[in-house]
Parts: sequence; structure tokens; C-alpha cells
Amino acid sequence: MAAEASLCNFSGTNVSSPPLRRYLLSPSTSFRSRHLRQQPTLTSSFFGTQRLNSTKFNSNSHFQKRNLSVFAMAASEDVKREVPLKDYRNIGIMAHIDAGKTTTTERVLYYTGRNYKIGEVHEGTATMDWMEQEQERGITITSAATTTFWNKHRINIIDTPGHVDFTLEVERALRVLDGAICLFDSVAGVEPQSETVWRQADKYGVPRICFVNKMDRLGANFFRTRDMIVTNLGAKPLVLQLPIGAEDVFKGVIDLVRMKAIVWSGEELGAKFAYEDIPADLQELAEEYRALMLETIVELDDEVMEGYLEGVEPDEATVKRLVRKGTIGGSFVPVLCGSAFKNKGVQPLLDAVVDYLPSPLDLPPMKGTDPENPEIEIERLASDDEAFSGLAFKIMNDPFVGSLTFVRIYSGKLAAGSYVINANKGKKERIGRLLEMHANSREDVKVALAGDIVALAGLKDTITGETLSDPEKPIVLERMDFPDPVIKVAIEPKTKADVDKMANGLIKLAQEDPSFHFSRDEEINQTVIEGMGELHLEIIVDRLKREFKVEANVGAPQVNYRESISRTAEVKYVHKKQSGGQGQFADITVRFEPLEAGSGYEFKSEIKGGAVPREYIPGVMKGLEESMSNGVLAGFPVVDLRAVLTDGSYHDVDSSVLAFQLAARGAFREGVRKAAPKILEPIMSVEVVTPEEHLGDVIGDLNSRRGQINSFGDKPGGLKVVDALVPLAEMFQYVSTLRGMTKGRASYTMQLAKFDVVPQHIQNQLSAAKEEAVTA
Ligand SMILES: Nc1nc2c(ncn2[C@@H]2O[C@H](COP(=O)(O)OP(=O)(O)OP(=O)(O)O)[C@@H](O)[C@H]2O)c(=O)[nH]1
Repeated sequence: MAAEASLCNFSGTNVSSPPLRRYLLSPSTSFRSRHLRQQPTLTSSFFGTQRLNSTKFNSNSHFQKRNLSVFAMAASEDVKREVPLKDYRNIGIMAHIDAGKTTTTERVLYYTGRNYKIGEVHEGTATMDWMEQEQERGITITSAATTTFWNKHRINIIDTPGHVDFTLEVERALRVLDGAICLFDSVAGVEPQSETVWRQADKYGVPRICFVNKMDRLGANFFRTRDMIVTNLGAKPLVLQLPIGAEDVFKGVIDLVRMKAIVWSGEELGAKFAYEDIPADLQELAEEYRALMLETIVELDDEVMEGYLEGVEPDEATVKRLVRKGTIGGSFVPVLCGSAFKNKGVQPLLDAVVDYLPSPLDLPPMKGTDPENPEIEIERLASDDEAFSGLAFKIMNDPFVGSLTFVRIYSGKLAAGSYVINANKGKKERIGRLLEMHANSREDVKVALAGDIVALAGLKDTITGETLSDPEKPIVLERMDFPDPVIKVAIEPKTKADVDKMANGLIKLAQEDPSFHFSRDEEINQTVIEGMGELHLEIIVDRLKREFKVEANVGAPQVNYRESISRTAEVKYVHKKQSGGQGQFADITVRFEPLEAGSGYEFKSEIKGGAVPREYIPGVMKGLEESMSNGVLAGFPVVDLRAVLTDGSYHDVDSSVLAFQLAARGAFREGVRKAAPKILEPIMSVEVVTPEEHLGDVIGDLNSRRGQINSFGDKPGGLKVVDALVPLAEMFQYVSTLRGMTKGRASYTMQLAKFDVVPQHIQNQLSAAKEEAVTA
């Protein structure tokens, strides 16, 4: 018989315990009957999508079920595009925490005419920060997508959070954006989270423009920020504006493309601005920077370059064309400035979005694979005439509509009432309603087109990162990478009555957020939630309380350890039982091999000549898979390991799938013990910014936390910066220690750097703790 070989690969962390699987399979239908009852009135289309009536949802809305047929009808209608695809801009606003993303987005919404009364972040009324706790904490937690229009261009904006615990939100947004605005605080310059986000944007090849915000703040320095874009980000800035004044005398900007000053007459919302002559004292500087700009852009066009060398300056249209070309091609990043809070610089920023950031047509076609045969690559052009494809990039639970799936449409059309296929799962999904989102209000649309970002209500099986496509022409678009959670806490509802409510809430939250996991450990009778940091889990617990009305007791945070092996080991294991009637017999030999960090788990069969018959191999795979979630040292998930089934034997009567499953579990226990098992812990890359007088304390403290100091440096304003690698286990509550130690003058950021082996004494403690918990 020919050699049988099968290889399966899945990340060890995705192995969910049986109770978790049960949770995930239970249907969540609670919202459907109550909310799919809007009475739609067809109105003429105004913009790129065909609208039904605009509806603000509130608990008083009354809808009628029979009109659902209108949605179904819409699927077959021809749709005329109102905004050409070349005039679409799908953008995100990214930055370090507190750089002003929400404030800037609010201004953008105001100036594009969608918001009549502006919300201020510090008053807790900002439109994009619509979740209750965002308003209280004044930070943006969930990306909210909104559609708006500027100069006949359709701009879809996704507001992304700045805190590192929500990095995944930023990743998701970047995956579906065509361009981005990177905001910097002109006092702090390029901050650590901006560097992280910048690298993420590089990874997805997202063209961007920079906006140096907060030019009105004491200590604002446009040029220092420009220099930091070079030194900290390794990027090539193309200065397109210079500030006129700074701090409390910041008046406006010099537009180096038109060589005009743009001066605002006040600081209030809607303050008028006028184009004026460049102030005499800035004329020379403006000429110098215009020359620098021109020298950079003419390199992109030989003909223009020749003219320029002969003394002919390119006209405004040519300058804009070349800036656009270089921005989209990644040759440089345009740099603008202003003060969102004082309403200066926002309109030219919107012009720059339109002028320099790409439309879907400027980008390469979307690549994907055939779901049946992942070897076959497929491309989809950004066009309404192509087969439909879209990527689900966010799931949100909405109190009025239920679960909303945000989808970026890459090709084709999507109609309410139609059916699509979830290409990752091979499951049909019915498109109940299509909603165009505007922060916390929404409008029903009949059909959405290539380039649109819409929210779909009523999808059943689709989670973040999956592709929806035309059932006739399925495609799986590139998958997103989700980081593994690094921290966990035990959680228990305060009353027995809340057990089911909590399970339901956890399922919904996990569907929304792939960096959040939960599981139930039957052995110690505990539900455990896992996430990217203390704040991340705090927010989850808070949302359970507010949105699902579950009061819960929460344990102390614990590190998400992993187990792995250090060397290859082979083990022969025979499972044999004879009690009463039929016996059980399975004999296998399995080789356990260590894999590179991040490889997850692989299974391979090298069985020849049917030593283990084909029908029993799934039993072996299942037994090994089950064991992967429960390592031999301290019960942590096992990662970075390949199990190879090399030999075995069976009994004609007594062998069964179950017998091989039990043999695999035994082989795992024995084999992994022989393969020098080890416990791994998350090591964080920590950056602390502190005044010099506290530097010694900060370093001493990091050393006492098993920290390894990598470098020191200087920051503007006489501050020192320390880079260190510190085990996450030592970083709980660091925020309060640091605050106490430096009188609140230092700040820090941290993110996962790697997993590394724990010292022996900690391994012993963890093993002992597991034994104690099981005994208890
Ligand atoms: N002086 C000044 N303050 C600003 C400016 N823009 C924003 N702010 C203030 O800076 C603080 C943070 O602004 P946000 O808009 O919440 O920042 P964010 O980047 O959205 O913050 P996260 O969502 O938490 O990451 C708020 O108090 C704003 O009022 C500005 O141009 N000048």
C-alpha cells in the first residue's frame, strides 16, 4: 500500500475545550425578531449607495415585518453608481494615545457637514466615542466606521484606538483601509505607539499623510516632529505646509503647493479662513521648503525634472499629481500641520486626503485563493462588474440592531435580501440588512458597491477576518493574523442566575474580538478570560456588566504561559484493556519534534503498509489535539510541536477509534515528558519615559522585575527613555508603581516581544500551583 501521509496544522492556542465549543455552537437569535422589522421607504439614491429612508434607531422605533420583501427585491435591481470609484477614499486615523484622533475625526465630521453640534472629548460627548465607557474614560476603544463626503468624494473613515491593548483593532482597520492619516502631537513628537502603528501600516503597505496636531500647545514644535519622522520612523517626510506661529499665537499654515498663507479668523468651530500673502518674515523659509519639496517630487517624472533643471517650475496640477504619485508609491509622506482642537488646519487636511491618498482603483487588485484549493491564486479587480467579494473586519453588538458585521467590499455588489457564501467556512449567509454607519446612527441602504464599507445585520456564522463572496465564484481573501492573548483572569458570575447570561455575553464578545478568548476549565470548575493586557480584560468585564447585565467576580490577573518541548523524543504506547466483554487495543509510536516559535502544532502520519489503518488515524489526531490544551508540566497549552505517527499495530476485534484516541493521550503524556518540556512566558518590550531625576529609580525597579535593560536615550523636553524586556508576570499594576515612584511624571508603554523559557524556580512554582488547584 502506498505511504499514507497527512499533515494538519493549527495554532495550539485555538484548541478550545469541549465546553467552549458547545458555547460557540449555540445559536444567538435573540435580536432578530425584535429588530428586523423596519418599514423601508424607497427614496432616490443620492450618493454611491442606494438608500432607503434614513433612520436613527431608538427604542421607540416601530417596524413592520412584511416589508422585508422589499429588501429581497432589491437584490435583482440594477444599481447606478453615484460616486465614481476613483473618488472613494477609505481612510483611517492612527496615532499614539491622546494625540487627538477623536478630536480630529469630530472636526472632519463637522466640516464635511454630517455633524451639526460638535462633541468634545473632555465633555464625554464625542460622536465617534459612542460606547458608554469610552465616554467615561475619554478614550476610543472600538473602531467606529463612518461615511462622509468632501468635495464630491466619498470618504469612509475608521477611527482606531491608540492604546496598545487594542493593537488588534488597529490591525483590523489597516487591513481594509486604502490610506491613512497619521497624527502626531507636536509637543511629544513621534511617540512609541505611533511607531508601532507606523510599522503596522508598513506591513500592509498603507499610503499615509502626516498631520502634526496640537500646534497651539505650549512646547509645540513642528520641525522637531518632522525630524523625528526621519529618525524614529525611518520615513521620508515631504513638508507641504509650514506653521504660522506656534502655541498661543498659532494662526494658520503656509501652503507650499500654492505658496499662500491660510489664516483662520478665530478658534471657534466653523471659524472662517482666508488665503493671504505669506507673512514677510516667513517668505524665505517658505521658499526654502518649497524648493525642497519640488526637488523631491520632480524625481518622479523625467520630463518635469528636465524642465525644473532648466528653471521651469511645475504648475499646481503637476505638483499635486507628483505628490499623489509619490505618496501612493511610498516614496515619501506628505506632512501637514494644525490644531484640531482650535479648528485650524482641518479643511486643508481633508483636501490632502482627496488629493493624495489613493482610491481603490489606485491599488493593486485584491489577491485571494480558491477555497477548495488554496494553491490556486485568484485576483479581484475593484469594480462593480466583478463577482462580489468582501472582508468582515469587525463585529459589534449593537443594543438595537443586534450583531453588526462590518464589511469592506472589494469587488462587485452586495444587495439586501441576497445570499452570499462565507468562503472560509463554506456556509451560506443571508444578507438581512445593509447599514451605512455614521458613528452611532445608521441608514439602511439597498445595495452596497465595490469600495464601500457597510455594516451587515443578521449574519450568523461569520467572524472577523472571514471572506464573504459570490456563491458562484468563491474566494478567500488574505487572512488576518491575530496575536495570542498574553494575560488571563478567572471570572465567575456573582449569582447562579447569571451563569447563562455570562456565557452568552462571552460568546458575543469573543465573536467581536479575536484577541479575546475564553474557556472553561472543568477540572477546577472555572471560567477563564484571556486578552492582550489588563485594560483589555477590564473593559471586557465592564462590558459584561453594562451590555449583558452580568455582575462578575474577577480573580487576579495571571500570565498566559505556554508549554513546549526542547528536543525530539519518540515513544511507543500501547493502550490495552480487557474488562468483561469487548477489549480495547491500540498500539502507536509517536515522535515529538520541537518547532520554531510561533509555529503552533502540526500532526503528520508516516504510517506505511496500513500498520495503523486509515480509519483509526483520526482517533490518534483527536487524542493528541485534546492533550495539546493541557501540558504535562503545569497544564498550560502546548505550542511549537510536531507529532509524527511513525508506527503501530491493531487488533481485528478490539481496536477502535476511541482506543487509538486514548493511546494518543498516553503517548503524549509520556512522549512530551521525554522531550524535555519547558514552560514559556510572555516577555514584554517596555518603554519608560521619565524625567532624569527618576531615571535611577526606574532602572532599579525594572531590574528587580527580572527586566533586561536594552538601551537609554533622550527625548525632547529633557526626558530620558529606557527600553527594556520584562516578563509580563512582573508588570501587573506597574502603572501605579511608576506613578508613585515618579510623582506621576513618567509614562510607559509595553507590547509583546516574544515568549521565553521561565527560570527553573518559577517552573517549579507553577507546577506546584497546578497540582494544588487540581487537588482542591
Ligand atoms: N491643545 C490641543 N488639545 C487637543 C488637540 N487635539 C486634541 N486635543 C486634546 O487632547 C486630548 C486627547 O484627544 P483625543 O481626540 O481623545 O485623542 P485620541 O487620539 O482620540 O485618544 P484615544 O482615542 O484615547 O487614543 C483631549 O483632551 C483633546 O481635547 C489640539 O489640537 N490642541
